[in-house]
Amino acid sequence: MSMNCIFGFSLFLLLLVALNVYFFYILSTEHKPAPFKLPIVKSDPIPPIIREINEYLNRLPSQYHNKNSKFLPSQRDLISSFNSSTASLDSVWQSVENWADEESLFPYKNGAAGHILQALRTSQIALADNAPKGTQLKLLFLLKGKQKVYFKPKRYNISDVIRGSIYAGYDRYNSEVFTYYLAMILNYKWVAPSVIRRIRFNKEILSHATAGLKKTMVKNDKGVCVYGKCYYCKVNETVCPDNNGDIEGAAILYLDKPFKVNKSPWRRSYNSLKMEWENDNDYCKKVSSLLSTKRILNLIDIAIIDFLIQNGDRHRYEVYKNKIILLDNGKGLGNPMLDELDILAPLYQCCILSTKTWQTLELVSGGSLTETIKLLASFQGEHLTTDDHYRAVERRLLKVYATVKYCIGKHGSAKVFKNIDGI
Ligand SMILES: Nc1ncnc2c1ncn2[C@@H]1O[C@H](COP(=O)(O)OP(=O)(O)OP(=O)(O)O)[C@@H](O)[C@H]1O
Ligand SMILES: [Mn+2]
Repeated sequence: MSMNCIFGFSLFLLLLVALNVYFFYILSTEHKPAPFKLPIVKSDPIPPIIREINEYLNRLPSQYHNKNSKFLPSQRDLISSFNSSTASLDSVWQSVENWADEESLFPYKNGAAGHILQALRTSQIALADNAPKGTQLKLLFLLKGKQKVYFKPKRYNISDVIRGSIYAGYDRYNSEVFTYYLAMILNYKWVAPSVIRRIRFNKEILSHATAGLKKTMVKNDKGVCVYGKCYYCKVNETVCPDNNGDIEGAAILYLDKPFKVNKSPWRRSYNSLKMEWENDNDYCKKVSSLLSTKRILNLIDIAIIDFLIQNGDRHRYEVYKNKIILLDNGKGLGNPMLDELDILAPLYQCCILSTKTWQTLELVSGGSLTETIKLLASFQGEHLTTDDHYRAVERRLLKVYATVKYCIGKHGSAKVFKNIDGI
């Protein structure tokens, strides 16, 4: 082979290698798939504060999972308040009317709580009228003896699960009653007594109905039904008697005294816009510049009760004798699978708690709440809710403990616990 041939062949080989390199380069660049862009999923990340509270929940000491024997004396007192024999109706309503006390909204000691519930449940209805205040259908009864009562009728079966927003659906009558017992057990005595009552529709309501109430009744295939008078009341959203001709609901003692109504600083927007408290974890500073520590501690006590029942609809609060009174507790017990932690925002944003409240919370651990609510309700023959809801309340109680532990971890007990008289 001549030198020319060898040179030519080498050139050819070189060209071949160069072409190969070029093709490999092309393959590895031009045909490389474009980087995969993740779709933008609109979901709220778990806020760090909630993640931290969950860590405390996982490390909660065993005492919070177990019963506390120190609760027994309080449980005994509750039993003697609620397990009482019949009293004369006149004396019950008189004690209610004359009640002027700085310790509780209504009498409860020595059987008084049981007497009031029984009177609420059994007193004859003298007059039935619409109660037009508010968004939900409810009636106002005047009982024999002149006692006024709110009646929130049953809209769901107790096993129905309410989905959607935290404030979705109609009021739950059993939530009103459940909250009364819960608050009393948690030593929150500024609550209106409430009991489940079955009423014969024709005999007890229709025959004592005002002309105004009769105007909000319609006859349909289920007989005479009520649609009532309220902001959301609609002719086609009626409450009808059941197959026995009864209507069931919560009979709630009416507080016929002047009280003040305030907007809650932690109220929701009821639309897709976020409220200031939802965006600003320093929001409590702002509230502290407007409200006293005592009022904030009071709002925190209410938030704990609301969290346990999952009432996310406390848009306003009523104040009587400088204390928040628990009225309108019908938006609890909606979904036992849900623990909307932001109902506890007043607690985890302010990180303060009344010492008394903490001491009571520590007493009711490990199932005592469930046990005591069931027991007290049994004195009126009530079956208030499903075991799923009871389990949910106990689970949420653990989250309340964890939130307090989170606050202690962040600020120390001395800053968290407050001793202020009169709450
Ligand atoms: N037990 C009670 N005694 C006296 N007033 C009460 C009682 N419960 C509620 N109220 C008052 O009656 C009004 C309506 O009651 P409630 O809040 O239970 O109704 P609602 O239909 O749930 O209203 P909203 O939809 O605004 O929450 C409120 O202004 C409240 O202050
Ligand atoms: Mn309401």
